[in-house]
Amino acid sequence: MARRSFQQLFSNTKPETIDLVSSVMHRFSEDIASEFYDAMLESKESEVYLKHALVERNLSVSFARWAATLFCVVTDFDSEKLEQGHKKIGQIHARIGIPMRLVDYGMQVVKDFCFRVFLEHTKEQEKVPGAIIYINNLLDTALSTINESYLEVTISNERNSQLLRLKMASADLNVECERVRSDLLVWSRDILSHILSGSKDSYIEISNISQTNFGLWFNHKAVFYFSDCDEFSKIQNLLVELNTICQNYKMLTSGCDDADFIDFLRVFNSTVNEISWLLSQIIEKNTRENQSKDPLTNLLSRRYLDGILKREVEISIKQAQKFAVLLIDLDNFKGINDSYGHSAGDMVLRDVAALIQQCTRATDFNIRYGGEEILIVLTNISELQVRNRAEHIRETIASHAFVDGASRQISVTTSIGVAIHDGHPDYQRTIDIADEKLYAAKRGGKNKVEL
Ligand SMILES: Nc1nc2c(ncn2[C@@H]2O[C@H](COP(=O)(O)OP(=O)(O)OP(=O)(O)O)[C@@H](O)[C@H]2O)c(=O)[nH]1
Repeated sequence: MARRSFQQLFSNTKPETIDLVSSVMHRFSEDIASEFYDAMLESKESEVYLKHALVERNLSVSFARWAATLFCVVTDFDSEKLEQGHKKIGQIHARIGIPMRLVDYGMQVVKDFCFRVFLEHTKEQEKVPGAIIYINNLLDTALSTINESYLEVTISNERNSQLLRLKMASADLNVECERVRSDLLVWSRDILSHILSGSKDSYIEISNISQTNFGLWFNHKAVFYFSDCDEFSKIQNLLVELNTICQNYKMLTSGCDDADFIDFLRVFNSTVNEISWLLSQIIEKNTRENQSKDPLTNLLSRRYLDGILKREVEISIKQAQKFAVLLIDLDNFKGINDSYGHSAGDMVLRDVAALIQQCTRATDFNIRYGGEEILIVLTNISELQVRNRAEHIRETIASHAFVDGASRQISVTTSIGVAIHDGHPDYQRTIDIADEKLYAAKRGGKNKVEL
């Protein structure tokens, strides 16, 4: 069933009920915030999200603002804004990783408090039932809007982290495929040497491909990984053929002449080679489909940013290590595209990315953030080191000789906005600060670092 929207709630509620609730509740927004935090801070589970002084200060102000906005509905109230505001809250909760049950509990506290306050302060007793139902529905709509967007973000992040896990597994999978491919080739060599040595008994033992490492792997494991790709069913058919070829040869062995042997050799070899080639196609496909890198710059793709920064925030809170975000934007890049062409622009982006890789440590993350924007996460770093590193990157790029296909020199500079994580559980704050600094660097004349 679809969630009730604020718009539906307001149009299905008598205006006088909305007015009555607003007139009573608007005075209590700060009390609602205190009641909420008092209850939440008592809970051990919420401590980790709320103990930071910055969060406490910011949150109680914005919580009171939230309550005031929710209850102060005016006639031309913009319910769409309310809808968007609650979705944003859900997104922030998902980014911070606040468990949904904690939010549900918090809303229950708010609800109980609001009912009590309303009953104590209203004089219009006959309107109480309608008003209580409205308060209940209003808070339920707020909660379901928050939870819906929370789930949207969480599911999409989960999908990406599953992808990342798959990708990690995919590297192992390729190694595994290569291993069984070489098992197949070793097996085919053994078959031929047995035939040539005339040892019939052992030929019977080893000639069944389905009992080899390769055959067992294919039937038990490959079916899970690749059964949806064309190559899989082709290999399946070829394995049946290969078995028949080996069986036929076995029957022939007593009266086998050279022509039969050569014929067998030809078909046997080409079938084994075909299987081996199909397997390499599968490996290539698997590698291509699971690329975690941006194809142009070879930097990490942006979809991993959430997972990386969540982990960094966790480390920073638990181990008191600071991390920094550098937002790097190429200056006047449109001009470079216009003057030297798009492929020269691509080349510049690629070279800038390569220079950045050289200027950062193996423990840092270099991510293609947007078209001509690169985001770097510098892990475990002090303020002085961050400034030096950012300056080093800026200078390295500014002094590099970029040359296009027609040997024309291209002057390239970058502006860099830097933010050091301040302990806030929502990493988006750090990105937003880096973004503000980046714009300050642009406004300040470009080719600059702002921290
Ligand atoms: N060649 C190339 N160009 C890109 C790519 N991604 C984005 N761009 C271009 O980057 C340009 C960015 O232009 P603007 O946002 O105006 O910024 P700018 O010219 O760098 O100006 P400032 O940021 O103010 O210094 C646009 O023209 C985009 O088309 C890419 O992958 N390759």
